[in-house]
Amino acid sequence: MAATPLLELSGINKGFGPVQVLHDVSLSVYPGEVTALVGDNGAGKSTMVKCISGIYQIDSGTVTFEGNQVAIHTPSDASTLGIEVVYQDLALCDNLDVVQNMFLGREKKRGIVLDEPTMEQMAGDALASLSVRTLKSLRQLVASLSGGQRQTVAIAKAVLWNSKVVILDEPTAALGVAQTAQVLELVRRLADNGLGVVLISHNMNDVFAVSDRIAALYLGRMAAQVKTTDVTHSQVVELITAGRSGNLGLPPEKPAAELGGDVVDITPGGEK
Ligand SMILES: Nc1ncnc2c1ncn2[C@@H]1O[C@H](COP(=O)(O)OP(=O)(O)OP(=O)(O)O)[C@@H](O)[C@H]1O
Repeated sequence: MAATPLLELSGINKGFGPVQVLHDVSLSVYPGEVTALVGDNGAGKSTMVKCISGIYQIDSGTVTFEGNQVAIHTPSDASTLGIEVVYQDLALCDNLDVVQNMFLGREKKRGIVLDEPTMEQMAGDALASLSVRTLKSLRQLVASLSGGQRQTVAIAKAVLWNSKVVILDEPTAALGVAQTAQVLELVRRLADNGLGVVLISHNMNDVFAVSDRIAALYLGRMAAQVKTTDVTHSQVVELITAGRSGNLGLPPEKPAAELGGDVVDITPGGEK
């Protein structure tokens, strides 16, 4: 596993008027790894993702990408860096086919006409690189795809555009068992291809099936970022519901900031 984070957030604060949503939040996303971002409803996951993707601007804190401090003011800043968010509602167009969706807004042209053969080839290559074999045709309308296939297309789009960090917002929320397994395999392959993957999920089975690290937000504070192999289901549930887990086996006198990379903050109420 890589030691240097691809994306690192440090001391991020974000509020809306009098409402402080994110408090001094830090997060490290490593290439080749899946980092699960967990937290109860309202913990601040979406706000954090919107800060990373340039929809919101942070009030304070630093964002480092590939070792350089960056300022992400707009979604286009984020995509220029190589940060892509795949939202649960997917933003795919039902009336367009797979290729058209994957190139939407970034179509390849030869002169004044669309370069269909090149787009089809590139779309096919992106899907093949993820070992996706479930689509009958690249010219199938997205309306005719299953939920899992739609997720696949949305995720492959991120690969097509050479994203380095892909954030997946609840990619299995609307899927059945078999499709969930397929999408989780795809999530794993994204990381195996060297991308840094952030998986937002409420599903502990998914989190434990696919993640290398777990970052738990509690009431807008990062309660812990731990290696998945170092924690149990119930410890993660405690982090989500109480912001701490007394069973994590770390000395309680050690503040999170002093623990370095894999921090676990088990002081009451999280770091201040
Ligand atoms: N634009 C806004 N103005 C004021 N408060 C906001 C705004 N956006 C989010 N919040 C508040 O910030 C907190 C965190 O919300 P956020 O949507 O980030 O949580 P979440 O962890 O993504 O939750 P969920 O799992 O339900 O999607 C909530 O209390 C929410 O009400």
